[in-house]
Amino acid sequence: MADHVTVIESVKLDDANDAIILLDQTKLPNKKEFLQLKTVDDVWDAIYQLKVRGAPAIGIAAAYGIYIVTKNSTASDFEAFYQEFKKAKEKLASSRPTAVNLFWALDRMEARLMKEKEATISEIIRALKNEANLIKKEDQEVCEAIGRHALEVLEPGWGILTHCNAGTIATAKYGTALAPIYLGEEKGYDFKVFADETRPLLQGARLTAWELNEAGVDVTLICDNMASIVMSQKKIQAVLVGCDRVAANGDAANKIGTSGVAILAKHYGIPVYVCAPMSTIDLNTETGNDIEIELRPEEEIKTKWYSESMAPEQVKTYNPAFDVTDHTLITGIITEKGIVSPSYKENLAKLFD
Ligand SMILES: CSC[C@H]1O[C@H](OP(=O)(O)O)[C@H](O)[C@@H]1O
Repeated sequence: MADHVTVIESVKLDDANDAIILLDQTKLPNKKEFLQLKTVDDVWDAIYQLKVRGAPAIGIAAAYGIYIVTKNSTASDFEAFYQEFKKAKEKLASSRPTAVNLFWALDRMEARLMKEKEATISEIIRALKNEANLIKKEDQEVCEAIGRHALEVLEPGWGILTHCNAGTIATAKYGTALAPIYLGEEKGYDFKVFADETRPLLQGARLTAWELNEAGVDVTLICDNMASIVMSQKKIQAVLVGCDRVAANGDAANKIGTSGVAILAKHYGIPVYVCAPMSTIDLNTETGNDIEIELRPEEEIKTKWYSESMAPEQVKTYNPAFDVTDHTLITGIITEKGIVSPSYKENLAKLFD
């Protein structure tokens, strides 16, 4: 697949040093800095501060995190090891509430642990490492599959609007919403991508515009309030976004502002595709109303990303990190198993048959 993209591994295991090596996404696009994380607090902080971000990348970081913090356990029996494991899992699970991949990956690690209940502690630790590596490897394959399926509904030369960053560094490989862009590059689709800057943390400006530009993709950075005009001027033929949690009825939680983009797209008759790994579909959450929306610190709105304050210190702010796009606004949910219409709730459940 896409040889046009330099895939930077945003999360990798440094087993020899009992550490995770993490691309610090808060430093992009100006600096490509890597962090070495060794403790559960280090990993928690990296997830909370969005040094690692993007649902799949968060899950991979949590999986490796729980491995590195338990690999040197001196527990003499399973129960003692399990207590250490559970403590680390609870800590990591408290970092961010919306992206289901965090909990999905941690639950997968626990399921593997329980499968190895009768093994020796060293065998259990080896199994946890293998499970974390498998989670990462599977996500690489998922990105490629989503890219292929997405191209089934996109035409060469189309204008594609995307919001936030669902690219290489948010996943283990090509991204989700950006996977078809990279695959399309390789196949000469010549997409024209319009990237919303995505306030307040500017993942679109700092990350999407950066990675697509690096890959030689035709990308135009726009302010969030310009989505309507580019749609009205017929520059956009499809909207492609990632997601952090898709409820059983197809409602999708994604970066704040996505639902507004979907409402605009509906007005202009433009299809909206949510690119969703199966690991981001949560059948245990009935509807979007049941998805916990993370509220983040006010300084992210006022000052965090600017050298000067962007608003009077005393002004109140409200900083929900995500919003929910109603399934009625979504044309299709593109998964590694194919594209489903969210109009029938059973469609998503059938993917898991
Ligand atoms: C491939 S998942 C990308 C998804 O995650 C982002 O949220 P955050 O930057 O807060 O981790 C955003 O919602 C993206 O669509």
